[in-house]
Amino acid sequence: MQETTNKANSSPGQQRTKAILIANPTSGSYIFHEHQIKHIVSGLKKQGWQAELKLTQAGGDAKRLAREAVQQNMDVVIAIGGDGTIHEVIQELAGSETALGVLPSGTVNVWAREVGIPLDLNGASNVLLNGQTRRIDLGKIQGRYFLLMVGMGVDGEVTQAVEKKPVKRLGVIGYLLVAAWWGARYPAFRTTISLGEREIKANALQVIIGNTQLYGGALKYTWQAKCDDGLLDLCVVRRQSLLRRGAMLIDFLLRHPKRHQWVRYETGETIKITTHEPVAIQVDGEPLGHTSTSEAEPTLLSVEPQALKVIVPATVPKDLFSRQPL
Ligand SMILES: Nc1ncnc2c1ncn2[C@@H]1O[C@H](COP(=O)(O)OP(=O)(O)OP(=O)(O)O)[C@@H](O)[C@H]1O
Repeated sequence: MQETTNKANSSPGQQRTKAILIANPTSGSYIFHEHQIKHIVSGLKKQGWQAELKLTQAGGDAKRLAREAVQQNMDVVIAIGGDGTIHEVIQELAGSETALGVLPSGTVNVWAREVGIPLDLNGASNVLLNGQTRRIDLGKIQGRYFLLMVGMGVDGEVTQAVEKKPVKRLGVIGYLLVAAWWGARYPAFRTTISLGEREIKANALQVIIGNTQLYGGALKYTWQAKCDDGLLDLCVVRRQSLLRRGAMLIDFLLRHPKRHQWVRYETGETIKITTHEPVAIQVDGEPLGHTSTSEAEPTLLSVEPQALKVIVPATVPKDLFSRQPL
């Protein structure tokens, strides 16, 4: 049963839904779907929406356009692109009444896969019209919001290695090649992590802090995360030999219960991290510098409960949400 309808489907006499669609024309599959997207915009208008399509011309444009949309009290900003475009948009939607809608046209589309937004654009536009609106938490690191996760270690290196390199044009295959290279040769790093009173010292291959569960479209490192529980989930992947790294990867790919043996898993509202050497960070799949080596000024992660309104399918994965719809 549909739990909450969007304004466009409300009874006659109610206000029209005001939406801006922000499209990244360089994202994964956009060029193949340009015509279809224009058709969807017309369809939304026929359903009574006030909808305008805007294209980005460079990185950073989606953030600027989202800021303007919030200033204009838009009901919805629809991100047409991948998780990178969503990441830009949420920086401005955070704390506002403007909801995030998604027409996925990125390479991996982790958020869409996570909540069950269909990867075909007609199915996704149906979610905009007939889905439900929820409020979810956002994570924050160094002044940047994140919707999905932050990774430090192997994935941080992979993200930074791929960024602006020709291998990025290979899409998922490019990432997998670089990930295999880094995953096999990456040395562990020493880290100290504080969650309130608890302190963890570890030799880690990777530290993942998740607001949600899905990672890279296939794995789940923070498999107990709920996106509206006011907590971040922490998964510290311990150092392993090359052979055991392979076994660990298989456990994670199969989502086997014994994957727990490879990691330390915790939750917390704030997480402070220092490493002995600077370690590369990625946030929602985008590169973000390196960790702090200073105990006086650790890398700080926090959660902003209920910071973002999102339009998701009428039925969502139960284990991802802990609250009722709006
Ligand atoms: N017009 C543009 N030209 C160049 N880069 C852009 C443009 N618009 C957005 N970007 C940047 O492109 C990057 C990737 O975009 P996006 O995430 O939408 O696609 P993707 O990488 O194919 O998908 P995914 O993140 O799901 O793998 C983002 O960092 C964004 O800032």
